[in-house]
Amino acid sequence: MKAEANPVIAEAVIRLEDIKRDFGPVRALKGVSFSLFPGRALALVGESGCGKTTCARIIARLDKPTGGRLFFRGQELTARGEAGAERSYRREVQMVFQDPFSSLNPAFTVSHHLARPLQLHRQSGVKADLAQEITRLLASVGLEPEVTRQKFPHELSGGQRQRVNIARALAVAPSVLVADEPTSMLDVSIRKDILDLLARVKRENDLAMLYITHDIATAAHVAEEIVVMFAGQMVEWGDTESVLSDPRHPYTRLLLSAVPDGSRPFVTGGSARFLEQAEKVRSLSRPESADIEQVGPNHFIRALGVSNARLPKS
Ligand SMILES: Nc1ncnc2c1ncn2[C@@H]1O[C@H](COP(=O)(O)OP(=O)(O)OP(=O)(O)O)[C@@H](O)[C@H]1O
Repeated sequence: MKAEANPVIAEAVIRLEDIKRDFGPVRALKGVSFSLFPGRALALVGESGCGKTTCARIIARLDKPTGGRLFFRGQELTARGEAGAERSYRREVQMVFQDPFSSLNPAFTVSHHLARPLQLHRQSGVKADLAQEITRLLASVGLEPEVTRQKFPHELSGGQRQRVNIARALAVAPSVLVADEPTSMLDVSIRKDILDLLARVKRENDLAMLYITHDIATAAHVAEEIVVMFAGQMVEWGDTESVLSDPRHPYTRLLLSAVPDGSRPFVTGGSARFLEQAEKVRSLSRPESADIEQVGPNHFIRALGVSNARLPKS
């Protein structure tokens, strides 16, 4: 994402520059570039296998790119950083995972899950009463502190567990939150509540957020910017409002055309005609292309290298 396209925003917290990741012959990321800014979220959208989780893992330093550069507050992160800097980076960048059931230890209470990261954070200088901090954190994610603190994970609903996971991520006062499909395993009825919570904690904590989803319809709930990915490439990106209201790439249009109610995964179902058209769009979007076209103040698409006449109508 080009910072200069929006001069009011602050310096990027995270910047990916032409990130590539190969797994043997599989080219999972073919040159991905975007930035995350404080108090703003970027939605990374695409179907299964397009490279979303690989991006998240590279940002969290759980995986190393095979090419390109990763920056934190303007400093390039090298393949093997100094141990102290690595630890501090891992505190700055927190993740919320898809599965709220497996990410909490069934043997420990909610208090225990929050106390540990809070204690670690206090070592880095913040002094406050631990019980008070747990109360504050639970309240900040919409959980009743007195009722919730002594509960074990199995006594909580999926949505409550995901709130605990978000509280745990916030406990170390990160500057970056990566939420990888945070609602896809939750009941449809509570997904919007969790997205609203993510949008609120982003604002209140000035977080630079990466919101990963296969569901393009949810991007606008959380994210000011969007990157649509297909087969390891960014195909359309920019202001969420601009991309969703005026999608220019056929693949983005395909995703939007398959969103009947915002809850059905677009990769399944659909009429035979739709599936045939979807395959056509995918095969047109697959070839690598370095041609980028600016179609709005902060709105870009990757050129297909074919005439529009060959594109299926959406
Ligand atoms: N450790 C690995 N070894 C081999 N291939 C991998 C590995 N991790 C990812 N891949 C491949 O890289 C590509 C991108 O995977 P990735 O998990 O990033 O996609 P995704 O968009 O997050 O999909 P999903 O939504 O299903 O998690 C896929 O083709 C996947 O099979």
